Amino acid sequence: MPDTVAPTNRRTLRRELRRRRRQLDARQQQLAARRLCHGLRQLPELFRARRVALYLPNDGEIDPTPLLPWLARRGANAYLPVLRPLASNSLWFVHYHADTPMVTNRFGISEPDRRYAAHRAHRQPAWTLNAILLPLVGFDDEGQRIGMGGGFYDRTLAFTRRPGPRPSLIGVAHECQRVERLPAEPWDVPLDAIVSDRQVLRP
Ligand SMILES: Nc1nc2c(c(=O)[nH]1)N(C=O)[C@@H](CNc1ccc(C(=O)N[C@@H](CCC(=O)O)C(=O)O)cc1)CN2
Ligand SMILES: Nc1ncnc2c1ncn2[C@@H]1O[C@H](COP(=O)(O)OP(=O)(O)OP(=O)(O)O)[C@@H](O)[C@H]1O
Repeated sequence: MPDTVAPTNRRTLRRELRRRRRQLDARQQQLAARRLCHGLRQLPELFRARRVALYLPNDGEIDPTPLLPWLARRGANAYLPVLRPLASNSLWFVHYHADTPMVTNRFGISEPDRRYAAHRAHRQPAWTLNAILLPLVGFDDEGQRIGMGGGFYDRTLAFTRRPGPRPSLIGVAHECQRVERLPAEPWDVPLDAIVSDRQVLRP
């Protein structure tokens, strides 16, 4: 059973959940990453996907990158989130391959270089992606989620509420980030699945 989190504000909850995942040691992280990727490979959404966005782990996040060789074998392209310039607090998804020039962003996360990302040919509009793996700070059994608090993914993916083509949204996290119940916010974008090192959850 997950620890019960007393009713508290989102900031306190975030701090606690981020602390939990940072406490995992290298061996636990590696095992969790392997289990996560095993779960992800079973998802029909990913099996079919040609264009998949993932992320490079930071702050104890579960590592989705063991999926990269699997995607490459299937001829699928990988994309990474890049902070959009001009403080729009939203994301671009930029092609990630062996030669993508990388820099460290203002949060200390490695991401494709701005100049590379500035070329439209190197980006993929979110609606044309088949699947996006979202890093979660917390989740519950109902499929509610909480992220880093920037609203980057919520803003970027707000269009998925309207009819039209859209990527499958797959939240990923360590099982230790599961809590009893999370408050839903009106802007929270619904996820199609949440995958941890222990389970595949379909809200
Ligand atoms: N690996 C990874 N990449 C990602 C995200 C993510 O959650 N994980 N993002 C998902 O949105 C975007 C970056 N969003 C972030 C939002 C807040 C903080 C953060 O650490 N905030 C600090 C304080 C802010 C500051 O330093 O100015 C903190 O809360 O301690 C980091 C990333 C894009 N790339
Ligand atoms: N579609 C949107 N348009 C405008 N503001 C938004 C939108 N979505 C979220 N926000 C704002 O972003 C802020 C952060 O939202 P929230 O605390 O839900 O972040 P989060 O879900 O943890 O982050 P993320 O989406 O990056 O994982 C909130 O103040 C919210 O008002």
